[in-house]
Amino acid sequence: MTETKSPPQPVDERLPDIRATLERAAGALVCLDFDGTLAPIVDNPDAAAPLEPNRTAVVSLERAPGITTAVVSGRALADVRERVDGPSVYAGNHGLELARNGAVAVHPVARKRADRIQRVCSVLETALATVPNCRIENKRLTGTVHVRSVPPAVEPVVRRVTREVVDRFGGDALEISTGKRILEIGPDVPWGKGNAVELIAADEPPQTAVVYVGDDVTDESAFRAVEPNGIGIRVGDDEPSRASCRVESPAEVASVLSWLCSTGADLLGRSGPTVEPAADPSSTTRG
Ligand SMILES: O=P(O)(O)OC[C@H]1O[C@H](O[C@H]2O[C@H](CO)[C@@H](O)[C@H](O)[C@H]2O)[C@H](O)[C@@H](O)[C@@H]1O
Repeated sequence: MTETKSPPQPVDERLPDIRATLERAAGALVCLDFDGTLAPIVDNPDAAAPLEPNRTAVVSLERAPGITTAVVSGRALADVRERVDGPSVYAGNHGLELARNGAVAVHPVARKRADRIQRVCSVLETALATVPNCRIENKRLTGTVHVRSVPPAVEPVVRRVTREVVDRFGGDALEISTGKRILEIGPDVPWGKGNAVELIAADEPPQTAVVYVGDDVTDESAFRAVEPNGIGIRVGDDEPSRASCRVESPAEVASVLSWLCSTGADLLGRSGPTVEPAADPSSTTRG
């Protein structure tokens, strides 16, 4: 299927549409990616932390009447839960694990293939041990090879070795995808952040406006899930995206969250529920 993407517009230019969407909505679900969205990108993934204004905005948003918040991350669920407080819903491992309503659901195929991920991560840790600054992040259901700080001359070797190890121990069961200066190793299943966002949204009342904010390739499936009825906001430049809006940086994400918390919350439901006009049985259309 051909992907229809176009350059997202600065969020300020889309404010009239965003206001109209919220006015028509009974409530809002605000889904947030973590790295590159709430937290700036840093060399060491262990050191990533949300900007303070984002940290406080997430807590305030969850408390705002009519608004539910969710964090939808490529990190392991337990990891991202420790890094950001407040939301009532968390998705980890790009949606393969989902914590909501007091329970954690894990994609059944991902659960079955977790042993292979352990094996691949452990073999890669040994095979790439001598590569400076090459980190292997074992996230149980997926694994990440970080090349951000690897010397450029060695990076092709890291990519080749990763491919060979995944082919050998993963076969057709695992696949490699990309992200920001990472190789993501996961189960070869048609499941992503967009599927998780659809599940989370299904728990919300009808006519809830869904907002998704993210910065990376795996966020595109979530933008596709929310647009055009909801609001997709890409963090970064104006590279073509499924999101219709964009902000430049995690610092600008804080402004959007704070606007949603105040003005956005006030706008919810202003124009009342949308009712489809009943069909007029006396009218006929001739083609
Ligand atoms: O979906 P996300 O929450 O954005 O997670 C995507 C990946 O984010 C992390 O890696 C990225 O951020 C690191 C820290 O800033 C950076 O060093 C790395 O280059 C980025 O790709 C995380 O470590 C991965 O597990 C996530 O899959």
